[in-house]
Amino acid sequence: MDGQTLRLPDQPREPGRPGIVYARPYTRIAVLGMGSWGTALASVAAASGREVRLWGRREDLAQRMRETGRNDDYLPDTPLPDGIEPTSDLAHALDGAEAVLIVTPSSSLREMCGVMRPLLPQGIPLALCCKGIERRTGYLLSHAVEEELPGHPVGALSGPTFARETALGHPTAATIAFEFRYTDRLAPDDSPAARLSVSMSCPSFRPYMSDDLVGVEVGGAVKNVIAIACGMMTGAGYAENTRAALITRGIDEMKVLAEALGGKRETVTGLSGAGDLTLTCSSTTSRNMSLGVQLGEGKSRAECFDGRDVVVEGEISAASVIELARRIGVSMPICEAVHAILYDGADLNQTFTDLWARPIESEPRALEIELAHPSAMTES
Ligand SMILES: NC(=O)C1=CN([C@@H]2O[C@H](COP(=O)(O)OP(=O)(O)OC[C@H]3O[C@@H](n4cnc5c(N)ncnc54)[C@H](OP(=O)(O)O)[C@@H]3O)[C@@H](O)[C@H]2O)C=CC1
Ligand SMILES: O=C(CO)COP(=O)(O)O
Repeated sequence: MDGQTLRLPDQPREPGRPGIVYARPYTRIAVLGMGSWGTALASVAAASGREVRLWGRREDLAQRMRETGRNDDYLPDTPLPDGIEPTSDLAHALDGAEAVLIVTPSSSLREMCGVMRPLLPQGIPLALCCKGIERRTGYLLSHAVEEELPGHPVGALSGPTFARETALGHPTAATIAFEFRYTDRLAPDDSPAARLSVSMSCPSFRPYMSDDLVGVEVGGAVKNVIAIACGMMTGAGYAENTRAALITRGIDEMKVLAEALGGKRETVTGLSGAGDLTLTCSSTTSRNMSLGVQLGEGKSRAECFDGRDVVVEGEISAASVIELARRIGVSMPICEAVHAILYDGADLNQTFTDLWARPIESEPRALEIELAHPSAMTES
């Protein structure tokens, strides 16, 4: 058992006290995506004792990684631990894998599913490590994968986890979520959430289990949009009060969307929601925050990141979240503001002025009344 233990609530040793049961770690894990987060997660899995095959689409990078023991393109200052085999051969990466981490950008998810389909061993769990909501359908990413790859338990690994810090071994925690339907016919210690949690558990990486996949996915998608908002306001010269307000009201937007989709409000207060939001909205290490800062400073999208094509999931999520929220009748004013600036060419300062001048609401959103903002009264 590798001495790894899990506390699971449904095997009480004494009333009110959770029992400790053992979960079997997976022997071999495939990590798909040789970018910064895929490489960091492969390092965690290897440090946790797994045999890891790390797949990327470029053989030249895979070969350099095998030769140098580093991913020079994405994480040049973090040596790979033993136990990782970089490969560009997807069939080889998936051969013998007991679990798969999908760490390519959300926009390429269906394409990835298509190439994986003929190669996947039956029924093995798939954990999504990308963050977003699908643009065309408004689906949670797990729903898109379930549609493409039926018969596989689909979950997510998400939390406040900058790739470089994780790979450098800074203490990091994340949530691993699979829906209860994947666990209710199994002994608790055989559930994918339990097995993946022990499989990814090492001194610097601490997973927490969840059965609220919806709540976890909503948190991961929405936090990137709120981070763009925080960046925009920071870049435009607003101060810390404003950022704290956006973070807190951003949590509220996550809560209502999660609940409307069948998730739990309390999940949003956890690592994958408030935790990731706090991290992403606090530092320009975040690409989403950084994009917002640059736009707030007046740069065009093309000038941001010096014209490099950088993965900024919140840019797509700003559209997909708002399309979904409008369709199901959920109000998400901060996400609406980001959407208006990114997609409708709205003026940034005016949009944020308008955000602050909306009718006055209650906190939390329990009361069904709004007060007209004084600025609206003087206008009329
Ligand atoms: N970086 C981080 O700190 C964290 C990132 N994430 C999430 O992880 C996901 C991946 O981001 P991240 O690793 O940071 O991004 P990176 O830009 O670091 O890497 C992206 C990787 O995806 C590959 N890729 C891009 N398009 C395709 C495609 N169509 N088919 C196959 N592979 C493709 C790239 O390959 P190539 O090099 O050949 O272009 C590259 O290996 C995102 O959803 C992000 O939100 C989550 C938590 C932390
Ligand atoms: O999701 C992340 C940290 O948890 C990474 O954030 P960015 O994609 O904004 O860099």
